Amino acid sequence: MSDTDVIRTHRLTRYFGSRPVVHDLDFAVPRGQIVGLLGLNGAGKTTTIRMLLGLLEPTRGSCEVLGTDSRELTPSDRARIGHTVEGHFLYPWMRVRECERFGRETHPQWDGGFFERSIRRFGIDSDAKVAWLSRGQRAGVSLASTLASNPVLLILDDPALGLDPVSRRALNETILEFCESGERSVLLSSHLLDDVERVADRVALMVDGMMVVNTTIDDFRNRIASWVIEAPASPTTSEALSTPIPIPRFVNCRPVGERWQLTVVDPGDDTHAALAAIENSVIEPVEVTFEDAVLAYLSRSRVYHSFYTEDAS
Ligand SMILES: Nc1ncnc2c1ncn2[C@@H]1O[C@H](COP(=O)(O)OP(=O)(O)OP(=O)(O)O)[C@@H](O)[C@H]1O
Repeated sequence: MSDTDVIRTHRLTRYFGSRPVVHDLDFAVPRGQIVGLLGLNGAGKTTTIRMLLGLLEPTRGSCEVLGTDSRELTPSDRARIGHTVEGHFLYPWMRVRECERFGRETHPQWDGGFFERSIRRFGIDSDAKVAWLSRGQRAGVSLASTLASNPVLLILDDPALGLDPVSRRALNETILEFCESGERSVLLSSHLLDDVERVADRVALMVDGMMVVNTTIDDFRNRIASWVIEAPASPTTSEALSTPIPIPRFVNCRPVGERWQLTVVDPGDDTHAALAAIENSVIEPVEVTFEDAVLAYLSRSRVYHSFYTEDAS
């Protein structure tokens, strides 16, 4: 990890009762980067974000945001962090343009142009009253207000929830414009793999409270490989392929119709030797998309191989 990280966690752990919901998390968000935080429902993303924002105490370990321990963030630190965890409060009786004026009067670094452009992308009429807006439109005004206050770090927890496809595109474009200068950073928790692939530089993937992938999107895509294996159907074949098989850096093997799709990280000579040892089978490499790579990790309850880049672990 480097001095330019805007978020750093050190063995961050949180229990609820006797259950570890976030477990020994070590990860970082480098300055100027957009990091997509992925994981199934209940993986621990919101709990992690709440600890980062100082809204929840870690049971063990620690986290720093903008160089300060999250438990000690001052109001001026908080003014530099935009987040949607508790939503940007909007007065229902205000018109959208009054929200803009209110933001300008209450935030010294307010960027009115950014607010206007974001609202336009979401197709929101600035004469409309907040109370008249749909849930998705309110989310658009809330996001525009959070970003126009000019934070250096943005933490978004599932911001696309309930947005239609046009608003989702507006959200992505707004995030990308926000990061255009290369100085601002975003931690974006999401279930939308396409959107994360489109906007993020890095992917951080949580399974059962643990970080199992933490690298750049390109590195992740390039280092995962898959093969389709056609083997005679028999109880022993399915048992052999569906339980951890002795293939180095094995991630997952799942049935696809009558065949099996096997996924590994960093294939090498040892992988090919292990594949060749599967008897009576036809084995073909298949192209792996970002979505395939993520699903290979998410579709197993147990993770056999964690994936970190050296600098981020
Ligand atoms: N206050 C709490 N008390 C007890 N358990 C909790 C509490 N908050 C969260 N949990 C549990 O911790 C686990 C992780 O929850 P969390 O909200 O962090 O998951 P998530 O990855 O954000 O999920 P989602 O994608 O559904 O938003 C869940 O099993 C949840 O039920």
